[in-house]
Amino acid sequence: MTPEMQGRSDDRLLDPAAFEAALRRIGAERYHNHHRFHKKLHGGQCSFGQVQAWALNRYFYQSMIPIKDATVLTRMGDSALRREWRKRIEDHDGMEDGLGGIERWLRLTDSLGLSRDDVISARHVLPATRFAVEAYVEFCRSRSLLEAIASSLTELFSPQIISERLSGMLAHYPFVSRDTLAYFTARPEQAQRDSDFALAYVMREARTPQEQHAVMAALEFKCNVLWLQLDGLWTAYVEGAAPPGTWQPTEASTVRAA
Ligand SMILES: O=C(O)c1cc(C(=O)O)c2c(n1)C(=O)C(=O)c1cc(C(=O)O)[nH]c1-2
Repeated sequence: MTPEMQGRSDDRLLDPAAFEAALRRIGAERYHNHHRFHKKLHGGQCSFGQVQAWALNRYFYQSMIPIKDATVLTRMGDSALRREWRKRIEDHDGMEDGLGGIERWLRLTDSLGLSRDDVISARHVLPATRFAVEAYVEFCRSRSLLEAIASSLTELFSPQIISERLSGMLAHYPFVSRDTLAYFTARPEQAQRDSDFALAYVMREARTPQEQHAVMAALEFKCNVLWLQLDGLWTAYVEGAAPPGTWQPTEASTVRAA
């Protein structure tokens, strides 16, 4: 039993509507659409270098998602569950070379003048990005399957932010296009399918107040994973305190002339 399951053991079981409302409230209050870095990014106030920094760091998150999902898969004893979950890995890795979400993200970083070697090696990623993403993978490895699935529930809230991001970035930045942001065109439908599945799973499987609280705590944890990555970007590239060894922005003119 995890600390979350023990700590709130005197509470009552929520009925399905109240449980779902509690989960949606967590997203409404804590999802990363509220972060000031996203407001700046979507509102067109980021410099070219700040957009590069966001894309390079976010690649690390993207690249670890299939590893996280493969970790979750190893914990599923049921083949119907695995069949559903493995679609997540297929979406990111693609069914053949050159397809899939990771490749689409690399087309974005290519278009921003970042070298694939710099991006894929992750050697210039911020410590905040690395620690947050690794904590997410570790959470899914070490906590219960219920908590691991619950931690993906942030995707319930992603279709909205993705459409805001797509329209905001297209309206404000001449250096992106529908083509270079193609990752986001495919994503809302996949996120909807995945979060519908995860929500149905936790509604069915959280049968005690302790389990319901563990689900809520997993969603809060994941909101923190996303939030921390944006805190890191803000400190490094808005306040200008990028830690030694991390990526340094290039001038747009240098990149686009190259
Ligand atoms: O653009 C976004 O704001 C956003 C958010 C999230 C999320 O809420 O976790 C994911 C994604 N994108 C995404 O592209 C993605 O593949 C993804 C996988 C997962 C997950 O937890 O398994 N979250 C997200």
